[in-house]
Amino acid sequence: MASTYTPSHTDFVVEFKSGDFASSLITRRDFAPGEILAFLTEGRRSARTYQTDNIDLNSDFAYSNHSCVPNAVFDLSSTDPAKWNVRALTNIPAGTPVVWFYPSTEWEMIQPFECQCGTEQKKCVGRIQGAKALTYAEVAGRGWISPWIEELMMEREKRR
Ligand SMILES: C[S@@+](CC[C@H](N)C(=O)[O-])C[C@H]1O[C@@H](n2cnc3c(N)ncnc32)[C@H](O)[C@@H]1O
Repeated sequence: MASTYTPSHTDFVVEFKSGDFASSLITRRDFAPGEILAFLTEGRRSARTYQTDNIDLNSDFAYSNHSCVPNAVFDLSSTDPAKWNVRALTNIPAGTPVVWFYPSTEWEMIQPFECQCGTEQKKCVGRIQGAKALTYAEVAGRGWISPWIEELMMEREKRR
């Protein structure tokens, strides 16, 4: 696959690794906090349900991994899909994997996994299965929460 690979975005390259889901998306230049990495022109929200709203991507951004200490956010909050973007949350030096906190957009994930983000145990939430399995603080404390996730969390708080 890698031999015929052409990056979808000039500022990023996929680092292909053998093994299931072991690849990652790497920056080719520095990004400052708040800077737009890319607009998600190839992205769309899944038509499944509001609660299991997943992002489907048809670009190298599909290779961006989850981290419990993210350096980017996936912002699909606008009612105008043309404004959906990936933004830097922190400084992201060239040569760094783009990582974001999956539960910030995902309520209940179809394919949960054990997190290997490598951050200290207190910061890593362990099993990544969506915001439904986490507290509000565990999600909001990562620097970005999608409005529909915030709404679902508030509804859950009211029911308690
Ligand atoms: C959208 S893909 C990301 C790209 C993926 N690494 C690949 O090689 O295709 C999401 C999948 O990557 C893996 N993944 C992403 N972040 C991870 C993490 N922090 N720890 C373990 N696996 C992760 C999981 O298997 C997850 O279902």
